[in-house]
Order: sequence, then C-alpha cells, then structure tokens
Amino acid sequence: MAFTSSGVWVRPILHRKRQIAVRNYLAESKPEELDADVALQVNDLSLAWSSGRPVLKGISFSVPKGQVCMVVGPNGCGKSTLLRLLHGLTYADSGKINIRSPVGFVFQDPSVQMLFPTVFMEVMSGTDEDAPMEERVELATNALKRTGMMHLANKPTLNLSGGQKQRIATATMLVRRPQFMLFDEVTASLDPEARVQMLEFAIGIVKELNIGSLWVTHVYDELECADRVIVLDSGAIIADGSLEEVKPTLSDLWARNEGDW
Ligand SMILES: Nc1ncnc2c1ncn2[C@@H]1O[C@H](COP(=O)(O)OP(=O)(O)OP(=O)(O)O)[C@@H](O)[C@H]1O
Repeated sequence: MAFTSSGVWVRPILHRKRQIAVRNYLAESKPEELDADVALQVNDLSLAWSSGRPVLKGISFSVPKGQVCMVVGPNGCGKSTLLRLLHGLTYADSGKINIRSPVGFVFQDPSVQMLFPTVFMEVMSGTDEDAPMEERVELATNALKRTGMMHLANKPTLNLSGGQKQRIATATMLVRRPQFMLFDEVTASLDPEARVQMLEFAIGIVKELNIGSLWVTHVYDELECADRVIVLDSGAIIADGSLEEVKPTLSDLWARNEGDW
C-alpha cells in the first residue's frame, strides 16, 4: 500500500491509469488491416509485471480463420496472460494486437462468468439490449439449440454440471456472434467423457462459423485435436507448428518441467 506526502492512498489512481491504458490499447486494434483469411495478428507483444519480471517477451504470431490453435507450456509461462491480453482484460507494455471482434472467452471455471439465475436469462444476457425483444429471444433460443441445451432453458444455472456450464458459457458467447474464441483450460474440471464431448462441440463451432480460436491446455491428448500447437516457455514462443513438428521441443520441455506442468 502506498501513500503520497498528503496521505492520499495512490493505489486507486494507479488502477485508474491501468483502466485508461486498457481502453486505449483496445482502440488500437485494427482488424480492418488483417488479410481476409486472418483472424488474429500479434506483433512483438511484451509485458513485465510491476516487479519488472518479464512475463511475455516479444511474442509474434497470427491465427487464420477456422484454425484450432492450442497454446501449451509449463506452469507460469504466460499462457493465461496471453489470453487476457487478447481479450483486453489486461494490457501490454509494447507490441500490437489486431483481432477480429467480438471476442468470446470461455474460462476454466465457467461459474465465474455466470451472473443470472436461469439458463435462458444467462444466454439472453449476451444479446444486444438495444435489439428488439423478439430478435433477442430468437438468438438465445437458437444458441441453446445449437449447444444442445434447450431442454435446460428454465433450469437454475447453479444446478448445472461442469460440462453443462461450459456449453451455456459458450452459448452466451455465440449470441454475440464472435469472430474469435478464446478457451482457457475449458476441460480442466471435466471427467474424460465430458472432456471429449466439450472439445468436439467447441471445435465444431469454430469450424462451422469459420472463426479463429486460441486454446490454452495442459492435456497432451487434446493437442491431437489441434490444427497447430504453439509452445511457450518463460514468456517466449519456442516452437510453433503441427503437433508432429513441435513434439521434439515439447518432449524436451516436459522432461525439464515434469513436476511443474
Ligand atoms: N496480475 C499479476 N501480477 C503479477 N504477476 C502475475 C499476475 N498474473 C500472473 N502473474 C504471474 O505471471 C506469470 C504468468 O502467469 P500466467 O497465469 O499467465 O501463467 P500460465 O502459463 O497460465 O500458468 P498456469 O499454467 O499455472 O495457469 C506467473 O509467474 C504468475 O505468477
């Protein structure tokens, strides 16, 4: 906690500065500059926390539309931070992000993004408040049908299973007509069967809508579903390609970080 000489606690002021930076940073994204088949372009992105310790070091990559691109690496290598930057939840010190928006985000624990008492109200909350009510209801209904969750429309969100919550969170994103989807360890809390179902379901959506996607995962088997794998280590990309191409780097990294993955 820090105080100025007049005794005013400065933390809120610092926080306000951060918020302003987030807004400016998002405004800098220029998806209109992207080639028609590209959904995301990241150039030389760097971030250090206030301690000065770098968390991302000059990251550059692009993701084409319709690609399932997974990011993998040891604990603390910067995966979630990268996703938060892409969603504008935090900001970079330098570099550039051009991302097609709206950007949909599904968290590891979807409970944190559910705010409404029933499934239908939750999905409706993703629709544009200014749109006519009939249109909003139709959008929410279609998203629930698309995610196979229509039969749960009146169910309390609190009573859903982990896999059902993931689908509802995805449906709430779908009504926003996302152009890019971020999935942060979405299968982590699911049993093996639900894990496969969620993965197939979410990949199906990315392919059907032909939008870009970036997935953080800790599960090696899931990488087999990826079109492309980016390997992060200590905030830098150390391999980028098909699973076959990155396998040697991944094995070596795994051997060095087995207890911390
Ligand atoms: N707000 C923050 N302030 C300071 N340090 C942070 C903050 N958020 C994360 N960190 C640190 O930044 C590093 C990267 O964190 P991040 O959550 O991106 O890693 P990760 O690769 O997603 O890890 P995991 O696989 O364990 O989820 C970690 O050392 C973490 O402790």
